[in-house]
Amino acid sequence: MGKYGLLGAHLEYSYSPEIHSKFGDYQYDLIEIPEEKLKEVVNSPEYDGFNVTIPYKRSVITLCDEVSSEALRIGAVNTIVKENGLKKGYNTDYFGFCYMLKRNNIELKGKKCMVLGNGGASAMVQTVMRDQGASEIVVVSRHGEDNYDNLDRHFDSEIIVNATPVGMYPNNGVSLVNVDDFPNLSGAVDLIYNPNKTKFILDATTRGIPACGGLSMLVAQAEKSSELFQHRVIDDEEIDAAIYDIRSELLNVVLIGMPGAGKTFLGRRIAEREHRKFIDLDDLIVEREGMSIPEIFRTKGEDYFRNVETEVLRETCKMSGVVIACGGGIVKRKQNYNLAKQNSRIIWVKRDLDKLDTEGRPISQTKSVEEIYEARKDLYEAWSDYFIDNNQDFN
Ligand SMILES: Nc1ncnc2c1ncn2[C@@H]1O[C@H](COP(=O)(O)OP(=O)(O)OP(=O)(O)O)[C@@H](O)[C@H]1O
Ligand SMILES: O=C(O)C1=C[C@@H](O)[C@@H](O)[C@H](O)C1
Ligand SMILES: [Mg+2]
Repeated sequence: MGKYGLLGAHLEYSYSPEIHSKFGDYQYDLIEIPEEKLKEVVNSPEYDGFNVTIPYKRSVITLCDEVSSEALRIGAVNTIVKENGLKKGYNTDYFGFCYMLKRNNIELKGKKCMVLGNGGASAMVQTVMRDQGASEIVVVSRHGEDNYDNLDRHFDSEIIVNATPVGMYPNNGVSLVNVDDFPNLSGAVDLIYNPNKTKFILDATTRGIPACGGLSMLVAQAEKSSELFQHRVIDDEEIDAAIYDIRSELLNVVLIGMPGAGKTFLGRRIAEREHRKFIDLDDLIVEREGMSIPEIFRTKGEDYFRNVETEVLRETCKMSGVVIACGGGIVKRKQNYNLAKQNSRIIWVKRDLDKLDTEGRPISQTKSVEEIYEARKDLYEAWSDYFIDNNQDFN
């Protein structure tokens, strides 16, 4: 069994206990401690090993009896295993990053690679870039020789890795680079896993460039640590299953579809069944504006309503693991797509047009449901990852 834990200064947002529970039946604690306590805890016989995170990855090196070659080259340890009285240090972020590249078919060999940021995560990324034979490595940082004011010197970069927190929750929706400036870009990688897709990753995806966010790296580094803890080999299928499970737990479920199709109705049921929080965008709008939806349409017009809807969507979709029922017209604004997509699986609720409830729905009062459906069906199709047939009547 064994007893393990994560050492760090602020751990309230760590997913590590949950991820490790997928790989083995051992205790995994969050050990939030100040620097002065580090040595005492690392040496305590209570624990058989650790993960280490910010800000201790560098300082624990001196507490290890042996340090692996990748951890030495990076200058950081994120895993410690106690064996025969010796503390052995490794850097499994290195393996997690390699796994993420492989899983997304992103090759660095012979490529001009750019890494954004020059902190600890950047050091790991640079080591992998060197080891995998990048032809050139450019490190961009705010105060470095290569910085955000002279990015044009490297518009020929083929791979970009974001190793900064820019774009991370709660500051979603910003990116340090404009992917359109990089005509040779063949891979975009973000170490950020919340949101699941940062603006950088969404922009690259829109351009058809292979792109991936950091969740697979987070899970794969945990898997490699778990192998070291348990002395067992975990195969790729098990890692992929864990990535899928963790992603499913973290992603929101966003319901779209025709007015009156049952988004609110089904959303509540899904949330109840999966023990998730349920949020109805229309309810939030009513609360924010202090009047009903038909009243907003009547007194302020549709444009005003759509602006409020986009703002409410922007805030709501930053959340993780919740069920969100949208209004039927959410697909009318193109910009809403990336807001919804950054952290969600989008589900189209389908119900036969003759069964749709039109009461209290301003758009359905002015146009026939057939007309509305014709105008929107391609959008519902394009936005959604899945659909649910909601033609079975529940009481
Ligand atoms: N499968 C179902 N069985 C029985 N009643 C249903 C079913 N689906 C929806 N309804 C009923 O149809 C009505 C419309 O559903 P709901 O309010 O969930 O639609 P909506 O998609 O959220 O609409 P809007 O776009 O206006 O937000 C509600 O009265 C709901 O109870
Ligand atoms: O936030 C977390 O739980 C972690 C983040 C990374 O530093 C990892 O290296 C560490 O193992 C766990
Ligand atoms: Mg609704």
